[in-house]
Amino acid sequence: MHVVVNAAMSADGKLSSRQRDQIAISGEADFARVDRLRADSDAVVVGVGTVLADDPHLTVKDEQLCHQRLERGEPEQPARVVIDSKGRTPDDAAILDDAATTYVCLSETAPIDRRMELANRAELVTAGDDRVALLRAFAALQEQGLEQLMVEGGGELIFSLFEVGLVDELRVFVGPKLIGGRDAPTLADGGGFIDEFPLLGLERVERLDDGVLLCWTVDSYSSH
Ligand SMILES: NC(=O)C1=CN([C@@H]2O[C@H](COP(=O)(O)OP(=O)(O)OC[C@H]3O[C@@H](n4cnc5c(N)ncnc54)[C@H](O)[C@@H]3O)[C@@H](O)[C@H]2O)C=CC1
Ligand SMILES: Nc1nc(O)c(N)c(N[C@@H]2O[C@H](COP(=O)(O)O)[C@@H](O)[C@H]2O)n1
Repeated sequence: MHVVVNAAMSADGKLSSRQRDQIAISGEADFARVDRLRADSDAVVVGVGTVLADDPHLTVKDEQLCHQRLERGEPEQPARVVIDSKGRTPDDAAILDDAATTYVCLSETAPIDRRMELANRAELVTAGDDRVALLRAFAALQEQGLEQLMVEGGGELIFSLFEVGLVDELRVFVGPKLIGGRDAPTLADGGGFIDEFPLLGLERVERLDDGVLLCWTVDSYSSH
């Protein structure tokens, strides 16, 4: 399995506003790049915080890219995955429509009524007692043939994926906006690292729209 985390952050490192409203940080060229990355992926993954805040659709928008997927013998759209311990994904969430297969990864604490509703619209994966156990959930996704995963956010999920060592690449678009706010989501929230920090290797820097795309590999974890 290969996991690429992709996100757009403001010049001050925020993913969205303190009200968690979705902010267009990317420009046209970066959104087109994200669409190509989705098209090259077997699945696009988000946390339930992102579903509740943004109601994303997570589909490939460019019809030609969809056509190329079909020509390669792949489903027209990559699968969508939501990491959702308690089954909080709303029944009318865009991610649950029939445009693509959707997997909802739950923990044992997800109430039975939520499981039954979600099972009508998605494939369910259960891993973990309280929160979703990401290593087990991703192993279950791999068993379904999902090898190339793209994670779009948000900050809580991205931190947790780094914490368990699941991230192979990080691609960050840094856009020409300043958002501010100590409680606004950042690229990696969660509890934060205090002694061992993921070390990144810079692979590529590209000027895009009025910002910069940074592509990193995750090399190792080191203490300071
Ligand atoms: N600028 C960008 O590229 C993007 C921005 N966003 C923004 O990020 C914000 C949402 O991010 P967050 O609130 O951090 O939510 P999130 O999308 O990271 O979801 C976190 C939630 O996932 C669930 N979860 C279950 N198991 C988990 C585990 N093992 N580790 C972590 N989470 C687990 C928990 O309910 C947790 O609260 C929104 O404001 C959205 O607009 C989201 C995606 C991309
Ligand atoms: N790459 C990127 N750039 C931005 O400026 C953004 N605001 C986001 N947000 C994320 O994009 C997803 C929306 O997907 P759909 O267009 O609904 O398919 C969602 O995950 C947002 O949080 N991304």
